[in-house]
Amino acid sequence: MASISGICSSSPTLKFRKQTPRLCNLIGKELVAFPTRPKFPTDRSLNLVSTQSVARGIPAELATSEDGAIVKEKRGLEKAPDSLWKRYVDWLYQHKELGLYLDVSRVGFTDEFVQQMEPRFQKAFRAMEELEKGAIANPDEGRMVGHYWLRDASRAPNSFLKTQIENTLEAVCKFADEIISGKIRPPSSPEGRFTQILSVGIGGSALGPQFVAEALAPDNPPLKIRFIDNTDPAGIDHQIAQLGPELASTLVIVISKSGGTPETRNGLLEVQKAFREAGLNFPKQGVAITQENSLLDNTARIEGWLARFPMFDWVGGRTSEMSAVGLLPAALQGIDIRDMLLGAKLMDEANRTTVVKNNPAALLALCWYWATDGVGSKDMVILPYKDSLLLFSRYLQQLVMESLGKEFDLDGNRVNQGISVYGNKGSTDQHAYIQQLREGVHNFFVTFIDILRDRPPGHDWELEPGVTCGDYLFGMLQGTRSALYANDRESITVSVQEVTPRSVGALIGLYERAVGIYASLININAYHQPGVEAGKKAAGEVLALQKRVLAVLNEASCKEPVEPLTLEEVADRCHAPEDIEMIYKIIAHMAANDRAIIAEGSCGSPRSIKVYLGECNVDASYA
Ligand SMILES: O=P(O)(O)OC[C@H]1O[C@](O)(CO)[C@@H](O)[C@@H]1O
Repeated sequence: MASISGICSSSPTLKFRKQTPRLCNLIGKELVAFPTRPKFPTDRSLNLVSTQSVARGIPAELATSEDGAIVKEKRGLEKAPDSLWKRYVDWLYQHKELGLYLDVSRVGFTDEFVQQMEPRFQKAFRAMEELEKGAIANPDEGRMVGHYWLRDASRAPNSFLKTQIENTLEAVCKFADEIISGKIRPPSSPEGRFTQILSVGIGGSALGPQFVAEALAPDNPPLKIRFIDNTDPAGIDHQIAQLGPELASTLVIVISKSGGTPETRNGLLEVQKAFREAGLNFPKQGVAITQENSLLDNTARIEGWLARFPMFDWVGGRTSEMSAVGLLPAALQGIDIRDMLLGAKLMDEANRTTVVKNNPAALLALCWYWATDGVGSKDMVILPYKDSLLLFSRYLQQLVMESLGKEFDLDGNRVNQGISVYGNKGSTDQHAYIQQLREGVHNFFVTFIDILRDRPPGHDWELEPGVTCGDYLFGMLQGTRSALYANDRESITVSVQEVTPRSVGALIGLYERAVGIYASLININAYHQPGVEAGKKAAGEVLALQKRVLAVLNEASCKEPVEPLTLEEVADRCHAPEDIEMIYKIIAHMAANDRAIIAEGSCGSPRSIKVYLGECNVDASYA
């Protein structure tokens, strides 16, 4: 007899029997196959008909409206320098106060297309206005959508919400000041003050804080930040090990809107265990940011954690950076959160104009619609030419894809919408995948984020006559933009003077609004995420199945003599014969993790395996 883990580790060529391809979800049940996308993207009202002229290498698409009139024609992009310069000047958007520019000249939309889209934009603007007034903009969940109020509380639909926003901001600032100044101290740290933050959260409860920390934290912040954003035990161990003795001076901020996300709960339990083992008093170092009366809120209250901050029902996770979720970690790192809020507020004001050309978020949405035919036919590649903005694309990935990636539109039609987002930073990515962007499959459009100032004043020097290091970065951006355009690859460029709290707030505000407007253009609910719920449910079912497997194996292992079971027998006794593959994986996973599973046979031949537990536990309850 040998344990499965033994067999597997000595059998690096573990192979699975070839099976008829079948779509399976985590619990082995058949998934409903996605309807295949029409070969050429079609849009309900525009009826796009692609006539890609492959031979000439020029994308040319015709579209007809429902009455058959051609409304959109996409041909090779304008190349004549004087016409391009005119287009650049005509369409350049500038926000003077923010020092932000938006150049959409390298996206090939036509005047006719803009005209055709005008009614949809006016509808989107009305929808945004209603949303800001407190309409139930998330119909599925019956919720208001109020992240815009967070940076301008006077816009909240009633005085109760206004006060709630203002009080929370005050409380965040006060708490951060008291932590940084050492007024609030960790109980048993030789340092005498908090030095580290360990943020535990996932998705929208991590991505904004991660992006902002990377973008804005000073070189020597008052508190350094680390993140646990997964239920990967090795990843969690790594973060805790990196803290070492500084665990005693670590402020643990647990962030979860729902207060019940499994990954976050697991992260918390692991951190609490580390505190116990180090003889530390967790509640004196724990902070919760969550909805009132959530499981997390109640736990924090009952256990007497150091502080609790509210997460509002009307703020979605992916738009929560300007709530306590983003503000508290940022303030603790010495980032000027009021300036970040101001940047977003100024951007929101600009985005309230109903003239598309003067509305930067609408311009982005217009470009997205043009570039992706309003059906996500091209990916959004985000390329900031600044190291500190590395995580912007990751942040936008959730904001855009969780908001727009929907199966059904608001009228219940199956649309399978979305836009894929990826990217890291330039010019680094130039030496990775830009080759494919320039010459390979044409399935994307680029957004360059251009930061005009290279480094703080007084530090620049010429590394060769007349040329600085930053000039190279500038040259790489401009060169890539030109080279892509020369090959009919469209791009948008967003420029800001510097990476500051204000410009980062403005960028967040810009994309939040662009997503809202675009969602309205394509008639989907941007504020729910039913697909994620399905994944969470399926994961829960796998864990429930694991408990049944353990109960069955335990019963057989408590017999005298022990009764080894085949996988078929385990599946039958679990009343889940259709889940046999998942049962095999559960057993193999437990065996790989020293869970007292013993098996005869070979891992590579699942049918040959007989399995039982190394020890019987007569009192075991796997409920
Ligand atoms: O803040 P919570 O409730 O823990 O949720 C975390 C994330 O999980 C999701 O609900 C689904 O991924 C996101 O929308 C959210 O940001």
